[in-house]
Amino acid sequence: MTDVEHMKWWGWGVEGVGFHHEDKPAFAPFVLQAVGLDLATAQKAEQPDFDALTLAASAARPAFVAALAGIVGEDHVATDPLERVVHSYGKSLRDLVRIRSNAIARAVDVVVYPADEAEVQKVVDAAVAEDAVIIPFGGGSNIAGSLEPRADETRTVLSLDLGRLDEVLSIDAESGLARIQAGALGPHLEAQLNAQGWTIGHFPDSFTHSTIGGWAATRSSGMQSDKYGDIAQIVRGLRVVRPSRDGADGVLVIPAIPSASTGPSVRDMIVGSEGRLGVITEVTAQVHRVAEERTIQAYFFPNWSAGLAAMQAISESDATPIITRVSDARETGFSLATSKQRHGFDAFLAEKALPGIMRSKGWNLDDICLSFIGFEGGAAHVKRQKKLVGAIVKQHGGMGVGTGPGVLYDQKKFDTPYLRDFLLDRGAAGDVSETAAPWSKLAQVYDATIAAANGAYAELGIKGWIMCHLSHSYHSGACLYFTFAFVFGDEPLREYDLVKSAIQQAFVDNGATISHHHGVGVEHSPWLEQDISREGVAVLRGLFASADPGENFNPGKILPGVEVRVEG
Ligand SMILES: Cc1cc2nc3c(=O)[nH]c(=O)nc-3n(C[C@H](O)[C@H](O)[C@H](O)COP(=O)(O)OP(=O)(O)OC[C@H]3O[C@@H](n4cnc5c(N)ncnc54)[C@H](O)[C@@H]3O)c2cc1C
Repeated sequence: MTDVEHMKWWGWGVEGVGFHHEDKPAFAPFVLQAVGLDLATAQKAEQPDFDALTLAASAARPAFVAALAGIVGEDHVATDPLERVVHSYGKSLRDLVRIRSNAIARAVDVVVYPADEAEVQKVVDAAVAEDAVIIPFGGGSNIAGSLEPRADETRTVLSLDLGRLDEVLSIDAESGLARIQAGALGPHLEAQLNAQGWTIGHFPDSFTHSTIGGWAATRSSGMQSDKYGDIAQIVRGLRVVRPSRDGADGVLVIPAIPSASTGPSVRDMIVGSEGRLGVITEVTAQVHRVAEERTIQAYFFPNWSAGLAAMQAISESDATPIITRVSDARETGFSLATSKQRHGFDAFLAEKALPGIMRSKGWNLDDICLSFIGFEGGAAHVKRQKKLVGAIVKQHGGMGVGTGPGVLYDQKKFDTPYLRDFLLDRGAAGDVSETAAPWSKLAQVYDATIAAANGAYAELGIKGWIMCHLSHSYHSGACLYFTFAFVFGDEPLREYDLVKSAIQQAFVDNGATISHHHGVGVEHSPWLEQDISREGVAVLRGLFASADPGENFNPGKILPGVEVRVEG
């Protein structure tokens, strides 16, 4: 069998790794207060039993499977239940709830692992000749429902896993451009770049289990985007396999030019296309020399509006941090509650000295907001940046607390996703919705979104939680990232839909986008028209219809029309 590894079928990450709270004494009281879940008595669900899943037989014709095996080799074609299930979903809360409750509407029929672009071309051509559906698969980490086949799909559905295309092919050191195969997972490609002194500078929270092809296909953004850019800026060149035509291969090539005036950008059409325009096999990415120094400083602000104003002032200043992030008071409370037990002087500082200083400044400790600002570069550059930012923080009433919390943030940044499985195991939802808006609208978007979520909780008659941070700053605005949680009642997905829909609607009603970096898939498509206008959707519809007249490439994604929400 192929040696491409995947996340566990029922949750995030790898088997045997999970979130634990026993060493975090403030966590259980926090959860009790936030959503009314008592971790001391909550029953932990058993790990779901794969054999109990009901899965329709693969609809792939044996002759088609044999033809695919003829292209990629028998070891690299799979129709077994585990492979089919793993490739049929991403990791949205809806995906995890359904898979844990044996609600698989339509699984893919066959999974194929080509070794190189030539094999991808042959698989695509064979699939189009079969009138099959092709769904490219990267790491399977998306949370927008971008991978699942349409429930009513009658054609054979093929998942094209890019996992064997995982090499950094070459680096143009003069230009800082690296040719990277689309299926390379974050850690693997970063290790290959680091070995030659380079970094991609793109670190989404899902970094460990997502691929560069998936990042490009979903218009991803990483936590260091303030300096290195979103994936849309990082992707310079592309190779995309489409069906062969007129006896020639169907490879769409976008050369890695820094900027070009060649009509509407085809590169930008591919970036964010979620598999609808073809299979990305290679990305030429802008890469950077690994910085001499890296530091993440922590600051506190007396309240959210001071934190927001400071982030805006930093974005307008000469400072060029890699990360600007500030949590609202609730998320600050959450971060403090997930800190490990402190001892000795450390405990004195965190629990007595620091709160004492804040009180002496007249701060209300329930309002304080934690901020992380990161710097990279040569020593003199980092020193100057810290000074510039330090002055802005001070002007906005904030205070620096050194690098200690920043070091912890850096260490645990990829662990947070495991918390969602921990909550699901105990009958509770934990999920996210993120958006972006101009600076002038951010406070309004924030207030309206919190009110919308609380309104949904009131309608459900439950105690729910919502918290937020600002991250990914731009000249004209920033991203707001909301995390919400509540204990499920009798109808988990209906309850989830009510809360999630209220949040998404608040975004568009207040001049914000339906997604800054999670893509559209089927989860966000109901709001696309309200976001990019009816004519914007018409242009997209025309693009997909002409580029893929047979609807072979991941049909149903991005455009409104495929309803996944449970009407309640
Ligand atoms: C806990 C958690 C945290 C997350 N944090 C972030 C974050 O910080 N930033 C962020 O941007 N996203 C984040 N995400 C979302 C997700 O990781 C991204 O959408 C990611 O870019 C998906 O990459 P992937 O390789 O897993 O793609 P997949 O999930 O496998 O696929 C996503 C979509 O892209 C298409 N696709 C994949 N590869 C290709 C290809 N080679 N050619 C054409 N189409 C392709 C698929 O068909 C599908 O439509 C998070 C998700 C989770 C669950």
